[in-house]
Amino acid sequence: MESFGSRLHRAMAERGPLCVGIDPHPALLARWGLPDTVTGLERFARTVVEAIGDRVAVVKPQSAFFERFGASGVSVLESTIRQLRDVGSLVLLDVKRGDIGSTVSAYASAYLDPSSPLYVDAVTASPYLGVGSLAPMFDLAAAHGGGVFVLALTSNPEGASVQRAVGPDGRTVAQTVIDEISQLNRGAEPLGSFGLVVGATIGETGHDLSAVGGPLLAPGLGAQGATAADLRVVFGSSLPAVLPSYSREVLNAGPDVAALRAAADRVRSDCRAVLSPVD
Ligand SMILES: O=c1ccn([C@@H]2O[C@H](COP(=O)(O)O)[C@@H](O)[C@H]2O)c(=O)[nH]1
Repeated sequence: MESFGSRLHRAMAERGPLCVGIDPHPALLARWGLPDTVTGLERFARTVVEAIGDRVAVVKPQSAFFERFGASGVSVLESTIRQLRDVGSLVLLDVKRGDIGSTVSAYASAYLDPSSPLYVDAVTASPYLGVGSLAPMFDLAAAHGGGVFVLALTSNPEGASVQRAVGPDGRTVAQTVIDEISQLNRGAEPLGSFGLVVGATIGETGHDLSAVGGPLLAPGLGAQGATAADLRVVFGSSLPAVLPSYSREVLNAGPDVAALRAAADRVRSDCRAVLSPVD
């Protein structure tokens, strides 16, 4: 079975280095002329799939915007995941789950077991109960060719007070997360299946990302103020592993399908110019 890291590496080579988020904010539904209801949610998600599902390497539905409609919103999430998989994009579900290990096992079954209705290629996870508590997710992902992206240095300004706190061994919390994920990816080629989330907004990180060996998801581009050029400052020599992620910057172009495609093409080409300038 092909690993997630290998599938992601191929998808980025074939479709370019881009992840687009599906974040149906109430304001976006209104901007698209849709009601703030499950019907509006369903039309929004279906339009994004139609516009970019067959041309973007990774699509990242933000679970919160589906969950806010309860069971029927989660049902739309399930069908959106199916549609995305049908058109060949990798699905990264942004759920930022984390808990004690025995509960993490249930989250792993929900998202990383191929028999689950919410089965996706990869999920985001929170390490603040200890990276080791996420082991059931890492194990199930490895068993079924899935991936896990763990929060390290997030794009929001509030994250630094926790993530840059220094532990008794002199390392920051973030560096501890980075080092543990690097261990999990050791020896994986061409790319490990365990990634990190590092915001494009944070400037020079002051952290060592050189041994990660897995993908680096970079949110914060566009609506949160970071530009493709900032990727160079944040990631330096780790640029080849970066997966830039945009949500509102692309979604603001909707609901016109051609305009959504053009917005995705534009941000991908901005990122390409930074990530692989000689192509
Ligand atoms: O550090 C993080 C981790 C996750 N996110 C998520 O990414 C998108 C960003 O949306 P934009 O519209 O492009 O700002 C959103 O779903 C966040 O929950 C993040 O922003 N930063």
